[in-house]
Amino acid sequence: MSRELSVSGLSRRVGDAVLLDDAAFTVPAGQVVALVGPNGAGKSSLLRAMTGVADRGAATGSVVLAGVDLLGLKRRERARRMALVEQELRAEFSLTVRQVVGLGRIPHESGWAVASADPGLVDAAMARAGVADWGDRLLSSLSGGEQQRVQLARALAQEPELLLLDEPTNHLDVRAQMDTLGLLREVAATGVSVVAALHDLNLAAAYCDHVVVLAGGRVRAVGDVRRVLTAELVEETYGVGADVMTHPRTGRPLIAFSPSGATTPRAQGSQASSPA
Ligand SMILES: Nc1ncnc2c1ncn2[C@@H]1O[C@H](COP(=O)(O)OP(=O)(O)OP(=O)(O)O)[C@@H](O)[C@H]1O
Repeated sequence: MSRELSVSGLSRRVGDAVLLDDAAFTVPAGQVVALVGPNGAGKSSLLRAMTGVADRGAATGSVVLAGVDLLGLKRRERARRMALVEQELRAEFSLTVRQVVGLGRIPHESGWAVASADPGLVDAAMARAGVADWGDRLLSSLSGGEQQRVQLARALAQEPELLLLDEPTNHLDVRAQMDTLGLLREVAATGVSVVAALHDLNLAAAYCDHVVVLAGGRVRAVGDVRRVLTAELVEETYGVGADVMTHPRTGRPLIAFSPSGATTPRAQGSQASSPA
């Protein structure tokens, strides 16, 4: 069976506006894949379209993971297999952290018996996301970054095969960003496919092996971060100058930004190949 995540034919339109235009890409399954692109590029639209519930109408396109089209499954079965951690925190402020994490078990429980959610799985998810000490606190009493970690714990409790995250690091300090990406790599190492929208290209380069670049609602490049994240791609996609060097310890791309047109001559070891 193919160990790939293959997305095809995903579009999203609102009125005459095309938010996402026939998005398609194939990446290895069981990895952390970075989804990058400027504000308004369509990253959130793509993640929501991948869940199949982005629009009022029926799901279009396909999201094939290890040979199974997840969009072809019944909604409940699909919910068991994929989780989406969105940017906006939901209105669950009156629940405790443990209750919020327990919500991740809903697709696996009969009816809405959240109270019966397997406490072992909930505790394990809380421990992995580093929120175990906050179980009895109200979600509303936590900071934005802390709430983000709770949402990640909830997604882990769901035990998905495909984990989608919309800017999971945007409220986090640098240590917490690294912890989160490190955790996502650990999750992927257990066979889960992870797709995370990220704004920080250096974070993407450091922790992700593959990257999908979106701009103007279209997929512009896909592939290994070492091949795709070039100075030319950064300049074309974001309109800023960039020098892409090789990190001396990791061998991964290391990007230094500069105002457009101010790119210096390529540093030794920089990458100059074109994106796919
Ligand atoms: N309901 C809507 N109606 C019209 N346009 C919309 C709607 N939702 C989103 N858009 C537009 O679609 C485009 C893509 O939005 P989307 O949120 O997917 O981008 P994004 O890449 O996630 O952006 P960001 O990095 O700012 O979060 C944007 O130009 C946005 O203004």
